[in-house]
Amino acid sequence: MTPDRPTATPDDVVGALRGRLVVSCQAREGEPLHGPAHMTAMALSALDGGAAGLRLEGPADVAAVRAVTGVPIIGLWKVGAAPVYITPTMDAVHAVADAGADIVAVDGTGRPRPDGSTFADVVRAVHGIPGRLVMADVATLAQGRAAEAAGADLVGSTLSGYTGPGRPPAGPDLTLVGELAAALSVPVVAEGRIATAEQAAEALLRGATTVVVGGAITRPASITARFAAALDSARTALVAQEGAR
Ligand SMILES: CC(=O)N[C@H](C=O)[C@@H](O)[C@H](O)[C@H](O)COP(=O)(O)O
Repeated sequence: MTPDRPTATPDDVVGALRGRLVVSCQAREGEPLHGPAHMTAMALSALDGGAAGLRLEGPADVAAVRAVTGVPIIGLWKVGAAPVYITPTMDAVHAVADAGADIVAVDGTGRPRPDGSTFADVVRAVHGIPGRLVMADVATLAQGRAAEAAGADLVGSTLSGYTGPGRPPAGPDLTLVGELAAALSVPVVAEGRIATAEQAAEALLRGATTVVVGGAITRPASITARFAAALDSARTALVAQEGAR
């Protein structure tokens, strides 16, 4: 915990995020921006732009950013190659909490966790630390209901499109966001493939308590790729026009 925010309660944390933007700053190993120094710079840039909270991956990044800001942090740790990879073990849960995350995000799909722990075990452990909350990353409405019943403090649409065969669809699942918001009592987090400011605003209008945007803000390589692909298409169109003359 940073000294400037020693008494943040769960209500403070959710209150600070209500109606506001959370920016997810994540870079995988091997990417140029991987590592706590780059992710801290990215997080501070997001805060300069008006983000109210941050979503960070790995205890090292959580601890580095915790040291420089008191805003709410959603922490997770992607570990292993099993289907459940978002904070998949109790060790990972404790590491993320110990690093200073206010909200520990974990897979909330109900699929088997690699260490045999249950979602209820996670809730018990996190609630044992004063002021800490659990966010369930789910893919469906049924999973959201089950996570709430098992004690999740927040439920996010994070994993929609990522648990079945094939590639995820292009856009965000705002239908699921609306369904979760209508059915659950706990705050709903809209997350996953939100690519425009308009989609972020729409998520709020559909009942999300807060909106997490990642790659559209913090992944320069994929942002660049979209522009480069658009120019590739334009070049192809120009060549076709010239060929038709
Ligand atoms: C599915 C999964 O593992 N999602 C991860 C969860 O932390 C991150 O890779 C995403 O970047 C994050 O959810 C934000 O989403 P987007 O980058 O689409 O705005």
